[in-house]
Amino acid sequence: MKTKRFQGQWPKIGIRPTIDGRMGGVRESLESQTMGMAQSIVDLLTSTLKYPDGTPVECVIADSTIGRVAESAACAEKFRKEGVGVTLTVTPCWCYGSETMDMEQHTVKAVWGFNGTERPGAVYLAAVLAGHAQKGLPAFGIYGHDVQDAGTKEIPSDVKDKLIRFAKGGLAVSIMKGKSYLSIGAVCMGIAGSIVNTDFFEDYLGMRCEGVDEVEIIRRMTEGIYDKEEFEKALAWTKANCAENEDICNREDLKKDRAAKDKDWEFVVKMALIVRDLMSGNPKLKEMGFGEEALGHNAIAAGFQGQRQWTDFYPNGDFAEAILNSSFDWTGIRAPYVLATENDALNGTAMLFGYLLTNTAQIFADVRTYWSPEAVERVTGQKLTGAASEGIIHLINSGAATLDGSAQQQDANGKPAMKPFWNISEKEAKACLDATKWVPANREYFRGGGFSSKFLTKGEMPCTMVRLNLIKGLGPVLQIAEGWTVDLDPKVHQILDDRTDKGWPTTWFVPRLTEDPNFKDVYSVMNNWGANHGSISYGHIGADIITLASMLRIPVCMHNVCEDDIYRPAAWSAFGMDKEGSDFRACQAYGPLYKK
Ligand SMILES: C[C@H](O)[C@@H](O)[C@@H](O)C(=O)CO
Ligand SMILES: [Mn+2]
Repeated sequence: MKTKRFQGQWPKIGIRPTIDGRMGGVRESLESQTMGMAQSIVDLLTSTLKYPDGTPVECVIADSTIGRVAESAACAEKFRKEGVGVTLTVTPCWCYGSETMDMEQHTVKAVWGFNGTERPGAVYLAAVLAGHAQKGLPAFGIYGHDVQDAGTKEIPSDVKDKLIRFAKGGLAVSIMKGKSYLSIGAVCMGIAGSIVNTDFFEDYLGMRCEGVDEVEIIRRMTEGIYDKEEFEKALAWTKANCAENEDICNREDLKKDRAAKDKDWEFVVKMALIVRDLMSGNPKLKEMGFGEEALGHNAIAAGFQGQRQWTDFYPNGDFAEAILNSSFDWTGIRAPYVLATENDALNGTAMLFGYLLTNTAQIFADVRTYWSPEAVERVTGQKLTGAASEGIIHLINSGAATLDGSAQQQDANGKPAMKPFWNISEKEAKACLDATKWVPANREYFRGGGFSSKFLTKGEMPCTMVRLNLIKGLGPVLQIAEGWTVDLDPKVHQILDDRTDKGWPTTWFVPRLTEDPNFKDVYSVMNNWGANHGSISYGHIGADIITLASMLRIPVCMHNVCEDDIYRPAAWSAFGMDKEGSDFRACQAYGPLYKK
């Protein structure tokens, strides 16, 4: 089903070419260089960045250069009409700070002051950033390292990096704004992350929280409120592509027979359709006479409670969660959905951040076990080697993780990867499905049955584990651990995997260690993780997450990103000399982006 998932258009990036307002020589001499810089930014961003549906990002340039306040106002008007969420002010010269700056409260802002010496673009940059700081409208500064010649069209690589990092974060902020987090069910087994905090979503993310009782799924099944033709297609596809594993978890008396398992398959496939329709709506339902259900909840992320009431009685949500979180299903290769297990909305938020920054599927996992080298040797008789030699973290949850997490896709060098859907080949999607087996659920946990996905993530895949926590008296904080998946000796893997929930997908993770006490060893990362879950994104995206967090005024309490890559609004440096302390102080001073 290739239907539009959200209301409205994608937010655009607005380019504001500012200029020295003195007509009669100065302004005229700068017009074409200034507009040229604006155009070069458009060329860079539209050729580099894509929206979640794979279309190139759209930029709009102000109708004229902006020299005086009337032109600022005209630009603001145009941007409002065009749906601009992110603004980039650009200039090679001196301009009048408070007259030309972007004064909209909720746009995400940056200023690139050209590093040339013929005209003082950098002086304007400093002046206008001072204005932004003084007025409480934080802006990112971009000042290239090396002096360029006036008239050059080229954007130096350090400036490119900042433009792209800024634009990615700004687009993520703008895309989530106005969308919903949908809870299907409520609090799961007392997990704090599933006590959904509407103030957080509204004030920090500009999102709204929707909730439906899980019984809505049963109503839609019972009353036939799903696309029957699609269901038949989905079931046939599932039978052909999702191989069932023998029942390895259940005692004899709990094993379901063939007929019961077949019924479970029908049930879980139907669930997947209905959960998706709840999130995004489905025009087919309108044709069937179900106008209300056809609308969906405009949900850019959702969570399914599952345990316990649902799973004690019905087949579990693992299939629906795993398949929706993946980049492919019976409709073909398509954008993944963001669906948190156990309705852990805070992990769902971390998934949403990772997804919007990368357009790739996110692994949802319990941060389950730290295995020290000593403990591994004790239970397996073997030493951990290579990248795993200093210990490993076992990431595993009931089989709800994206199947992309099997790491069967490849980057340009043939290394394991998870990619945006438009770069995934049929062969790669099939390889992910083939690497996954569906194990009849452990009925001591899931009395109602169902199927859990089981795969082993390939090693040597760079990834970033992220978690959002809410701290009373402080607010939201983020944790970020960049690292890699690792391969273990198959015998060692088998012994460790068999000791735990062997019917679930396993990712062996090793963080990059640093001087920081949180990252001095693998144990410390596990020991300092703030909750039971983490969201794992492909690639080393910690710096992008840090930039996004600063835009949302969410401080980062733990990360292993190199200091040179940290990019936050210019005013952050006014809050002290240590980057992490000043992040807390700045976020505190500005408060949430959408505070009421
Ligand atoms: C089946 C169990 O209840 C698991 O789902 C549980 O350990 C968790 O995943 C907790 O986050
Ligand atoms: Mn869990």
